[in-house]
Amino acid sequence: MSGEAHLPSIGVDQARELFFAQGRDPAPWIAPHISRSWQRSRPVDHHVIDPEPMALALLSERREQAMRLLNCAQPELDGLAEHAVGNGCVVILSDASGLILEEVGSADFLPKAERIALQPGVEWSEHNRGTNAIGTALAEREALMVLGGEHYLAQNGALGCAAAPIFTGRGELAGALDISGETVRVNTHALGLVRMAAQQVEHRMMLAEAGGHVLRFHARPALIGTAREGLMVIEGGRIVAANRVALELFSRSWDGLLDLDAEAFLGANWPRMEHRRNLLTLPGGRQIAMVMERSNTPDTARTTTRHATSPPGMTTEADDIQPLLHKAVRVLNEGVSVLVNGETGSGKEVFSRRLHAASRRSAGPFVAVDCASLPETLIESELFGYEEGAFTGAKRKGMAGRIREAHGGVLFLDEIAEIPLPLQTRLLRVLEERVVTPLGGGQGVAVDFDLVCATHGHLPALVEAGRFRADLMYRVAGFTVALPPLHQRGDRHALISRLFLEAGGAAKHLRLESDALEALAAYRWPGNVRELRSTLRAVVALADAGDSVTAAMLPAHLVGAWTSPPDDATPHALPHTEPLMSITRHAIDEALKACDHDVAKAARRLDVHRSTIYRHLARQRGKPEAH
Ligand SMILES: Nc1ncnc2c1ncn2[C@@H]1O[C@H](COP(=O)(O)OP(=O)(O)OP(=O)(O)O)[C@@H](O)[C@H]1O
Repeated sequence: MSGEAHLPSIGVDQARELFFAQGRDPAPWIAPHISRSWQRSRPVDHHVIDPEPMALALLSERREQAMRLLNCAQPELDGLAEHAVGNGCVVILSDASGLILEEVGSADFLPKAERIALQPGVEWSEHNRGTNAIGTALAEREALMVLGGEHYLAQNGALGCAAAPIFTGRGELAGALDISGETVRVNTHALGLVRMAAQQVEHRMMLAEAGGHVLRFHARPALIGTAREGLMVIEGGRIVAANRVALELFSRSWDGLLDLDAEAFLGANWPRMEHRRNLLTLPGGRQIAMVMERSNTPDTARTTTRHATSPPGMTTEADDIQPLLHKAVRVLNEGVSVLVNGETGSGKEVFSRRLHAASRRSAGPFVAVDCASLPETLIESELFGYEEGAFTGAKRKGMAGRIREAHGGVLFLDEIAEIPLPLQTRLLRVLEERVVTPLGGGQGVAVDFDLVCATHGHLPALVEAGRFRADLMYRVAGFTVALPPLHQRGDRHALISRLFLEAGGAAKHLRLESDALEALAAYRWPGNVRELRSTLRAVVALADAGDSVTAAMLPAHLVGAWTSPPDDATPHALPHTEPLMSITRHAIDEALKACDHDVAKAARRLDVHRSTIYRHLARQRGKPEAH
């Protein structure tokens, strides 16, 4: 009966006595999953004292490794925190080894030693602590409760815990979510909550990692796009991931489904199912609704961007950005459009992705359109789609358009100021009426999405200059988030330290010395986080494994900034700005030449956003730049 409530009774005390004192098999008296776990826990010394959390540096490394899980679980941790606080419980996220990565709520109900044992940095595997909800849920691969005396260690006898394992789309354990409190406070309701939350996290992780095609299906079409839908990912013609709902519907295990040929499984027509509702035939002949989409998660987003969360006492970027994110989620969830404003490279897209992940639309798609990188002539068809044969060069079948792809999710319009005026009128109409009519006529299609836009410019100034419609500005800027430039962020020391580890510092066992950290924190960073990341990558590449990175190992211009008098930011930035501008222009021209004027290639070569190159070209053509 793993996964079921087992009410503690005097039977548990008797079972403990028989098991520990007489070495008897406890199976007749306690739930099967507890009995199995006690047997597995025999090697654990049951007089073990409570452990201290591991060192923060080590914990940070383990959290880096579990970045995707932390990122995808954050909305659930936030949601469950309310339950935890109201019920005197804590909510815990562990990695696949049972190591606590995050704890929210208060463990005041416990004596000090156990309070410490429930903190991030302590491993609750069965191997370490015997039977406990986190370790046992991971070992049994099932959601379950462990109450009071069912815990292997006597000192955990006051605890009630409910935990659910979190799986990747390939059936590997990613971690566990747990609610712990006094035994009387943890019941089947808590078990239901962690089970549902784990399903949400799995769903988000699968979508975040998916490349190729994503198949979404459910017997009730209304549930497609929610965390209860079945998901399958197809890459290179093979099924590479599936969630547990999919396994149940197809009555298959991961082993029986993964790496199967998609054509053999779905029929030869599967590539043509894209963006249409189809019927999927289950084993046994039942047909259910299905939608197939091309994954819109770019490779970079699949490998980077962590939602910052901090071990107790450690400052991270969450301190500066988190409050902005909280506010933005609240307004977006009310259907108000959010405009993210900030200097180039300050993290507007990263912020918008986090906003989507934390919003009511998290189970739906995040569709990003970079208005600066599309030639003007293509923006219209890209956004609104077109009918079959709408114009010369159009794909024969027509295209739904990015706005329709965002149905049920978030549409992210990056560099919104770059949308040409005539299209601004059309976009405004779609935002007002929530109906898209494709180019070339045809039926209007109703769409439902939340809107997030970004710009590095100042929209009111553009409105005044007649380059942006005032009514569209009011529509897209229902709520404006101003992201601070990197040099003004109060949490930049923690951010730099984290990005240093992510840039390969952790893998090469490098240490960032405090003079280097101070120099990096003092620099003006005109290219913000993007520039910081590429600088750190270069610094890490030049260091030997195990090195201590000092200020002397940083590029000279950074150290110059630090040793100059620590005046106000703007004045000391000025000497760098002018020469840097001409160096930048020259570098872009050279990169374009070397890449045969392929903008995407040149952007990759310079590690800048394509919009930087388009802006540079616009400047060369004499087109005024947005400010
Ligand atoms: N919080 C963060 N953690 C890690 N990397 C980040 C963070 N914020 C930004 N970055 C990185 O910095 C770069 C720029 O981020 P992003 O594209 O979100 O900035 P932007 O403001 O949208 O830039 P642009 O104005 O050029 O469109 C990316 O490589 C991104 O991964």
